Amino acid sequence: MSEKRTEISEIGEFGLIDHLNEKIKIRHTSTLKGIGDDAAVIESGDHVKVVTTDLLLEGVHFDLSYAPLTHVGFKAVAVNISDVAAMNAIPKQITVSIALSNRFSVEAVDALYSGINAAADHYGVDVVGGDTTASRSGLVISVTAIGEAKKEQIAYRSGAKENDIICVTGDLGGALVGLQILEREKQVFMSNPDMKPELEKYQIVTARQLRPEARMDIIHELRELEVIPTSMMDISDGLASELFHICKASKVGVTIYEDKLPIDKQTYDTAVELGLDPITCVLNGGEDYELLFTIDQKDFLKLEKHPDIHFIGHVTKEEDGKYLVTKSGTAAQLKAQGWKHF
Ligand SMILES: Nc1ncnc2c1ncn2[C@@H]1O[C@H](COP(=O)(O)OP(=O)(O)O)[C@@H](O)[C@H]1O
Ligand SMILES: Cc1ncc(C[n+]2csc(CCOP(=O)(O)OP(=O)(O)O)c2C)c(N)n1
Ligand SMILES: [Mg+2]
Repeated sequence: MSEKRTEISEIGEFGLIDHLNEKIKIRHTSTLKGIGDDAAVIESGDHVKVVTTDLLLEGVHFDLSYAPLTHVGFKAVAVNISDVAAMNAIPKQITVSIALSNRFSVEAVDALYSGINAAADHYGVDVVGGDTTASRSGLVISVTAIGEAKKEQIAYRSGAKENDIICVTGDLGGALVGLQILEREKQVFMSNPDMKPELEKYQIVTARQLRPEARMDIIHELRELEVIPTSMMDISDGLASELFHICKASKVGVTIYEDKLPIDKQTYDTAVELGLDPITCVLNGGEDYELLFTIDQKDFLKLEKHPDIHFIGHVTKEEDGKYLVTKSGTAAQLKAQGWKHF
């Protein structure tokens, strides 16, 4: 009899994490939150620490034929800072681990670290350690970020409640559209190396892909305005997929409105040029690293005039489901079709 074999694709990334979590036991009361949010939350004196880690692999997260090493270094840090921001915490330290194949020189590692150090400077964090090994399959970077907050400031995915307002920062879909442009220009270059890539027209979207920004500016502004989101997460896999996580963790439903979804003009125009539906890019494009959060209605007036926070819908009862109200006024069931690793 052969042993049972289950393909990871049968349960997917989140199914696999849930499966692993079933056998993980929490031993310390200082572990306030383990697996299941943007970062773990650990009690530490009169504050809490948040800890998060994200891995970037050559070929999966970046392609060195168009991503400069310095941008890859910056992005590896920024995506982790984004998870600290998503907890409503302030980042303080990072560790950086790298695996290098013999393709990489000291100068190449210097280029990678110029981006890492620029990000550490930009976000005000100390690089306090890491690990270095050989790799048989290109470049791997793993960053862990540690942040701090007061216990009552932490915003979990699980705190959204009926009638809360759903907010999104910045604009969405740019990173996906930027990736499509970079891939298109790579194909053109591979079929004819004399062709120069035409990228000037697409600077906003390619920058969204290559050098994303974590929205720490918004976290500082929310503190100044004394607003603590009832729930929050960052958008790494796509808005629709992240809304599903908030709904699951908070046991709520959502209604969002197509005409409220934020999209940049260059993202819109480029999506159309590529034959993509701009709204699908906004809902399912990954790697925007904007913040998705919910606020109590009493806080709306404090944020109403903010130029970079968009109110896209409201929280409903779990049994009311997850809906997108289209421009024509029809309610369509929201589908989570974000980035899939498996
Ligand atoms: N292999 C793993 N073992 C333990 N926990 C994991 C593993 N992979 C992911 N997690 C945890 O699962 C949760 C969701 O992870 P992920 O979807 O990657 O979050 P994010 O998009 O915020 O990085 C997080 O709490 C993360 O720490
Ligand atoms: C070469 C290349 N292929 C594909 C992508 C697109 N991509 C890779 S990972 C990802 C989703 C986010 O990464 P993940 O590891 O799931 O981050 P997390 O959700 O854990 O923060 C996307 C959209 C890319 N950026 N570069
Ligand atoms: Mg992750």
